[in-house]
Amino acid sequence: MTPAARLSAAIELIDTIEKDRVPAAKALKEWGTAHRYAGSGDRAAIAGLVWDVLRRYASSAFLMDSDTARARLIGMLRLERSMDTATMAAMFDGSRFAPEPLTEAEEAALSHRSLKDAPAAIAGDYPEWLDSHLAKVFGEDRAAEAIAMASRAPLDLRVNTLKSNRDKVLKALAHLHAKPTPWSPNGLRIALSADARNPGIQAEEDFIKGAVEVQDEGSQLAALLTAAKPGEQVIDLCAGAGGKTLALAAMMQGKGRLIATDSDKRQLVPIHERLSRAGVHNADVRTPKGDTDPLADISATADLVVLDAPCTGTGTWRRNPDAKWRMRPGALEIRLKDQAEVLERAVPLVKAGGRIAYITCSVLPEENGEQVRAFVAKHPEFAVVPPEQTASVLWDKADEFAEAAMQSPEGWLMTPRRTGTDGFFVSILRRVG
Ligand SMILES: C[S@@+](CC[C@H](N)C(=O)[O-])C[C@H]1O[C@@H](n2cnc3c(N)ncnc32)[C@H](O)[C@@H]1O
Repeated sequence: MTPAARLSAAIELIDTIEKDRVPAAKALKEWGTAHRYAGSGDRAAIAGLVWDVLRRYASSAFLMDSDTARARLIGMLRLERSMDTATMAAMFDGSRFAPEPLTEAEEAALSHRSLKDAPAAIAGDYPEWLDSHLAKVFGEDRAAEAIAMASRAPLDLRVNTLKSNRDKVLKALAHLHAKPTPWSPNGLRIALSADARNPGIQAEEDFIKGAVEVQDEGSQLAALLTAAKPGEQVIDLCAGAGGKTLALAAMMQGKGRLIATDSDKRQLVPIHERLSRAGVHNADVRTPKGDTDPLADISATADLVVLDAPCTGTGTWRRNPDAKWRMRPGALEIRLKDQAEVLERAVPLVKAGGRIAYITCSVLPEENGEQVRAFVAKHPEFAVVPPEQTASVLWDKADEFAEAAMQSPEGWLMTPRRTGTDGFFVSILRRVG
């Protein structure tokens, strides 16, 4: 397919996603099945175009003063890919399979319109109903924060120190141009190009042997900020597929006891294979059976309970731009209840002097600081550990991290704009009574 034909395919797909209200991933898969002649390069390029339009869904329409699929694609090419009008016109030439030539109105919009007067929700490409929520945490910076939350994310990896070290893996992945991440001592980063093609990390020997895992640097830092130590009893209560569990296991260096569970047994399925690949021998995965509590035998013995709480995932919008447009206020209400519930579940497990690490991958204050404030008001036996103390686990990076991340009395908030990571909130609560 020519680059122009890929543009036509992307316009068709955006139209389908809008009109049939189907998730983008499903529409892309169905398009691939119906167009078997398209090669993998074409598919990746078309997917890249569609995802980038979703990143710039509101601002592209504002720029072009039109909300058609075609206008959004043209607006995205300018805003996200900085394409000049002449380059665009060369592809929009009306030839077979290419989109129709640019109209006068389109050329005028590209020349004269800008996002200068756009409201924050449009400039930052987020649903209008979230404006007051984002204003509460970011104030006048909300458009700038949201633009970074809409931008393409790199692929981050965590070196598994149970099996290797960063220098060795860096050498083994030199052909993928992996670079150390700025904060995590075990992080590696691979920049991804616009064609949405992933570099096939799962086929690398180091991945197969468990020396490296895919994990955003924000998630790595969230695990580090829990300060899990060798010899401790650590419970990962919302373990899911085990992203945090694996990082905690490496921090514990195979010493102590790591218990991983989740209320949804299906979420736990991948954890077994991942733990075995990573060479973790001190983890006990507890799959729930019916209504029986898989942690019934544990009473006030945990040094640390990690709550990687269910949340709206606003911090991961850059990895899933479709999700933010599909998010509804009701989803936030449900998550707030779930979070209060997991916090309650942690209480009887923690020993005196032990701690809860409350983590979300959301930037919304209701899920973060407000949730923690409500918890400590109800449970005076817990106190927030001052964030400046918790950052000391980052050693030589602690001061720089404290400058970059947002600090509140309840904890740390990382954001794509500030720390170059997904958005993550981390609060450490110690049992003081
Ligand atoms: C953010 S995800 C966990 C991601 C995982 N820790 C990782 O790093 O890959 C949140 C998890 O919390 C689980 N969950 C929701 N409510 C829960 C509850 N009341 N108790 C335990 N787990 C719960 C969900 O099933 C989901 O797997």
